[in-house]
Amino acid sequence: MPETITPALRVEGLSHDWGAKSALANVGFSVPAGRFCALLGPNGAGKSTLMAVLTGLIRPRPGVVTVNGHDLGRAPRKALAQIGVVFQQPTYDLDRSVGANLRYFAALHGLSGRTAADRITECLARLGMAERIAEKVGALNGGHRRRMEIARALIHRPRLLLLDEPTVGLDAPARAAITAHVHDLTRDGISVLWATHLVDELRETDDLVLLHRGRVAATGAVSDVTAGQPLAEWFLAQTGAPA
Ligand SMILES: Nc1ncnc2c1ncn2[C@@H]1O[C@H](COP(=O)(O)OP(=O)(O)OP(=O)(O)O)[C@@H](O)[C@H]1O
Repeated sequence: MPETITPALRVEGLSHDWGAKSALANVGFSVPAGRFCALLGPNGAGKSTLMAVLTGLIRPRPGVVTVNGHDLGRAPRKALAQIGVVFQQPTYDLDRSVGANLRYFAALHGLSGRTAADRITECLARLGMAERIAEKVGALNGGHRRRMEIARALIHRPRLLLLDEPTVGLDAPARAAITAHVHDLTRDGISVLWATHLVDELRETDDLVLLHRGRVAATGAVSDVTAGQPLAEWFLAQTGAPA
C-alpha cells in the first residue's frame, strides 16, 4: 500500500482540559487504513476523553481530527458517517431480541426492509452471532452482548471502528473471542482503534499508541516500539502501571 494513502484516522495537536485538569496534551497519531491500532494506557491516561473527541461528543479545540480525510470539526456529518462506535458503557434493550436491537440502529442509519435485514445478517455473521438473531439480549451472556454491540456498530459499513475498553468485565475466553473477531475485521479493510489497558489484547503485528498522563508516550508497530521486550514489561517500565 502506498505511503500517501489517506489514513483512516489522523489526530493532530489535540488537547482537552477538564476544568483545571489537563486530560489530553498535544496528542497526535494516525491509524492507516485496514490496521488494528491499540490505544494503550493505564487508568486515567485520557483514553475515554480521546474517544469522546473522536466521536464528536467533545469538540477538538485546539486540535484537528480527520476521518478518511474528512475534518471532524468542519464536516462532522461526513466524518461521523465513517465511524462505528462501541462505548465503554453498554447500550441495548434487554427486553428485545438481537435482531430488533439491530433493526433499530439500522433505521437510525436510514436502512429498512430487505437492505436492513441483509446488513444485520452480514454484521452478525462477522461476529459469529448469526444464530442468535432471535434471542432476547437479556438472555445472552456478557460476551455475546458485547459482540452484538460490535455487530451493531458495523451496520452502516463504517471504515473506522472505535472501541473503548470493550472487554471490561468479561472473562478470559470471551475477551479472547472478541479480540480475535475484531482483529479479523481488518482483513476487509476496516480500521480499528481499540482502547485498553490490557496488553494481552495486542498482537505483535498491531500498531500501538501509548497514552500516558494525556500525552502520546510512544507510537508505532508493537514489535518496533517494544524492541523485543515483553509487552507487559515494557508497559510497566513506561507507565509504572502493571498490565
Ligand atoms: N467528565 C469529566 N470531568 C472531569 N474530569 C474528567 C472527566 N472525565 C475524565 N476526567 C479526568 O480526565 C483524566 C483522564 O480520564 P479518562 O477517563 O479520559 O482516562 P482513561 O484512560 O479512559 O481512564 P479509565 O481507564 O479509568 O477510563 C482523569 O484524570 C479523569 O479523572
